[in-house]
Amino acid sequence: MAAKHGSLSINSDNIFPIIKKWLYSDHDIFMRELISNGCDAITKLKKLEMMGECTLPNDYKAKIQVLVNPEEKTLKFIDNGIGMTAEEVEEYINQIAFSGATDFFEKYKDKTNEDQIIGHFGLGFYSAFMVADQVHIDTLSYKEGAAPVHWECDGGTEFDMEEGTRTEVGTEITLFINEDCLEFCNEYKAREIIKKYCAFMPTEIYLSKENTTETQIIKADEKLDTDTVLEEVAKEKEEDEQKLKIAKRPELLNETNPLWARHPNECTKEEYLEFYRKVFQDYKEPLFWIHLNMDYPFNLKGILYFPKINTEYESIEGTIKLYNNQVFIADNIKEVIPEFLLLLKGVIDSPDLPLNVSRSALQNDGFVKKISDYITKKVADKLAGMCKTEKEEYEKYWDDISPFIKFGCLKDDKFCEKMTDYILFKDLDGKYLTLPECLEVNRIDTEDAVDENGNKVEAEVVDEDGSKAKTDILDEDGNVVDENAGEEEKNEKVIYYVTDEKQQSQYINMFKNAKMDAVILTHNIDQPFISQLEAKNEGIKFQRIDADITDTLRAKTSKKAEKEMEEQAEEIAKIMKKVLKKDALTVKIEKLKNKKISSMVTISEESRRMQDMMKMYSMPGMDMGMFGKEGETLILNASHPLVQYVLDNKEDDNVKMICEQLYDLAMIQNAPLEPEAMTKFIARSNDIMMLLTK
Ligand SMILES: Nc1ncnc2c1ncn2[C@@H]1O[C@H](COP(=O)(O)OP(=O)(O)OP(=O)(O)O)[C@@H](O)[C@H]1O
Repeated sequence: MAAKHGSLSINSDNIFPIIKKWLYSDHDIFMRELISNGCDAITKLKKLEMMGECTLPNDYKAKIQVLVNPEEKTLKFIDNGIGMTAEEVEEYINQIAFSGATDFFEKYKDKTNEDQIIGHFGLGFYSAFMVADQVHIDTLSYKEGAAPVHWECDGGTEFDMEEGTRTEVGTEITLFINEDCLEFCNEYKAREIIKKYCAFMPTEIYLSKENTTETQIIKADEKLDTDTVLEEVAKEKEEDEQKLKIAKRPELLNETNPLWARHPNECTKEEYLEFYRKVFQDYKEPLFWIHLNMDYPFNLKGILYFPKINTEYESIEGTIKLYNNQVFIADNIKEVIPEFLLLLKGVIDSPDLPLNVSRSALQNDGFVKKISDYITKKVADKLAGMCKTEKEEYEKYWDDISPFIKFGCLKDDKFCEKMTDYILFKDLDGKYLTLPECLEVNRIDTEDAVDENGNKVEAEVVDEDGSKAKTDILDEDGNVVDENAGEEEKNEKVIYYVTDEKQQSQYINMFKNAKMDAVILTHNIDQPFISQLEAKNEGIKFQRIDADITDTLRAKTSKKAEKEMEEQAEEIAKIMKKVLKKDALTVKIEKLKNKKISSMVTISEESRRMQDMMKMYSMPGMDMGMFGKEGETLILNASHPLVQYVLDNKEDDNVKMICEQLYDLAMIQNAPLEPEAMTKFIARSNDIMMLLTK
């Protein structure tokens, strides 16, 4: 076969149904397309005037009118833009996928740029056929001597064109709505769609019902030139204001200069709040907002609001509306808005977005990722800036914004890196600390420790014979080994935390008495968040306040006493296991500074986290008992007389009761008792009180 070069041809009979049926996902998009065509036509006319290519009448007021006519089943879109000559209709309308925008820029490329023009694919007009059986165009070009054009097409691939009757420069598109889509002729439906897509388009859009007899009453001095006065309203009293009955005014549906398009310095707090209420229908005030405004390396403007989240359980799904040249594209487009920012509410407008032809989705390319990274960076910068310069405000918002920030840190490494120093932790006194401050906080001087009565605790360590305890140990070469050195180093990096202030109050009291601090982490997101912090910051460890007995809570003992305690622990463990019938129970004896505590439990951090995780992923109906209570240790306070009593009177009749009560008391400080245990505990407590009466 001979080599051949040629151009592909498209059969319009086949391609047209594709455009009508499948190009646009939602039928209502035709309104956006036709209104944005009108908008473009007006923008072009204004640009031409600025270039001195045409003059507009002094009273020229750009507008797009949408007229619904349910009786005649029509919908009209009228603009006073650039209009089209017969040649232009031939070129841009009769040829599918030919956009006038490209030609316009080609022609005036030295004098103007592409900004503000919405269309560029040359397909939007045909979306009208998704809802209309027939479409008419009546247009008159701004060009001197241009003749009006009438064009019509019934949705097939043939059209008719002839000289029209339009006398004003601009274009009128009439849609004869098909029987399945009559809802679009309804005024309310039309309003809803226009408000959805066109609420911020740069040209005024008016909606009215064609041939309506509806009227409205206005004050005489509020009459506009465009009003049609039907009659003067008769006054009831001489002093009454003069009023007029006029034909119902078309309703302005959009805001042409949205807040995000203005410079942040020009916007007031009230305007930001008003905008938020209007756009998101949320009457709870947002906490604060970020106004994004950038021209380079891409054009992007927007406002992101941090909503107030009332409860942990409230859905905190936000809405970020994406616009392209003030034309609504879609909500929450994941490619542009980082997932964690979808908790916010806001608007983003970027004329540089790489839209697909239906203008309802994005072409996913590297550029989109850059936009997304930029937004993340701006949010982190704003938060860091607030933390540095408006710390008080930042602290005030912290509880509300912290789940969002922590979620962001979990989802986005760069955000996490930028935010790590600006994460706050609330301590036991309600003070907010940064991570480095938390790490500092527990390096306390034990001299300052107090006992449960607030008295300073003895720093001098004596053994039970009253002699000063010798705590030095020697290594094999006879040198004194500082046995706490390694541990102190480790302790410096432990951050203690509380997950339930009420339930863990006993431990909190012990901490407070020992002048130790802990941070409060009650949100669900805190567990994964601290695990991530630990993974990213080697040497930092988070430990729940009930996970272990720290050295600071222990009274100092001599080596000899320690040895003795070990023996006692063995003994008492035997008694406890027997009485409680719990063979696997781990029992420890500790000499606690707080002499009023007889018993308590600790649950090792690792085991607890593991159990929490298993619970989280457990299937409904799964028996959690199978995970057991691993990591749980019963701590008995050697300084408490009850513990001593058990040791000294193993055979006593009351020992069983004391042991059971000690165990329950320990458990109850950590978590609510199981129903059966609770019943026994109450009965036993009553029995114990009865003993007092004897
Ligand atoms: N109301 C109008 N006034 C003047 N010219 C118009 C009007 N509507 C359409 N046109 C011309 O017809 C061309 C094709 O319109 P169409 O809506 O199909 O595509 P587009 O707006 O260029 O691109 P897109 O598919 O991205 O919307 C436009 O570029 C414009 O030149």
